[in-house]
Amino acid sequence: MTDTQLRVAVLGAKGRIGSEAAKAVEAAEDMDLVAALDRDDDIAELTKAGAQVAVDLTHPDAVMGNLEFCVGNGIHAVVGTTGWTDERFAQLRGWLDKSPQTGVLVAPNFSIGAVLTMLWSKQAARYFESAEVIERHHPNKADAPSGTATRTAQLIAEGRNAAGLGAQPDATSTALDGARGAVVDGVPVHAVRLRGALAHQEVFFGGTGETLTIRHDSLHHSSFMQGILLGARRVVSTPGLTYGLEHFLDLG
Ligand SMILES: NC(=O)C1=CN([C@@H]2O[C@H](COP(=O)(O)OP(=O)(O)OC[C@H]3O[C@@H](n4cnc5c(N)ncnc54)[C@H](O)[C@@H]3O)[C@@H](O)[C@H]2O)C=CC1
Ligand SMILES: O=C(O)C1=N[C@H](C(=O)O)C[C@H](O)C1
Repeated sequence: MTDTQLRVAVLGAKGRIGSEAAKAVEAAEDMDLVAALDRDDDIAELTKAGAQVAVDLTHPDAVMGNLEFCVGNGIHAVVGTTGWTDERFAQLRGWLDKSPQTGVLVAPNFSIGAVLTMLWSKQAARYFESAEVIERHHPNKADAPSGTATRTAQLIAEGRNAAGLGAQPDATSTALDGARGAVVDGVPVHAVRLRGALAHQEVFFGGTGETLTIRHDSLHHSSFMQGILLGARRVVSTPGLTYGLEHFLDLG
């Protein structure tokens, strides 16, 4: 251990992703895992341990309380936990305004393939009349649709709006509740929960005489680890809110 080591804590350290993240931080040569906390632990341990960065991989019900503590104590945060709304972002920005040196990265997905899927979906969206998202996850997931699918749909809507596209063609006049999915900014999003699945997404585009499918599969939790470590390294020198790992990637 040297003075230059980044002092990182993991919240949700007994969870599916948090437990892997704690191991990845421990294994990183430039980091020390100074706290690994879960539901029943006292978050004040973060300050006692001198954490510079907290990685939050907990639950939508827990993340805001954790962030209020972190930002209030000048601890940078890397957030993978889902459940983000405009109201939550406004609350977080308010806390950051009072602690302007603190950085928070909120990343809907830490895997490079998912980040590219989101960016390419925004690009493709402007050229196709129709766009729908289908995500597939393990059945223990708390939220639906996934944070990644929600963000993908928002980015598709941004692409469509920039291109002046209107509502999507859809003559459905009779449907069972839910048959056309949840609608996020005008984009239908369908969530499948399946034993054996991990984290998967397909984005379908349709235009005259052609379709385009962008598909991403996370086959193992390791797909998220490089992004989490990169986020921790970069967030300490990036004050304020960063939304999306793409801002920390050199994507040319
Ligand atoms: N952005 C990304 O790339 C990824 C995000 N996620 C998200 O991370 C979150 C966690 O996912 P999983 O690990 O699958 O869930 P999980 O249920 O396996 O783990 C969550 C852990 O957080 C703990 N926890 C709950 N409240 C807490 C609190 N107040 N303080 C500390 N720990 C607390 C739970 O006891 C549990 O051990 C979900 O929102 C999921 O969508 C998961 C994978 C990748
Ligand atoms: O809960 C998960 O597993 C995942 N959650 C994130 C999401 O909701 O998008 C990221 C990834 O899909 C895995």
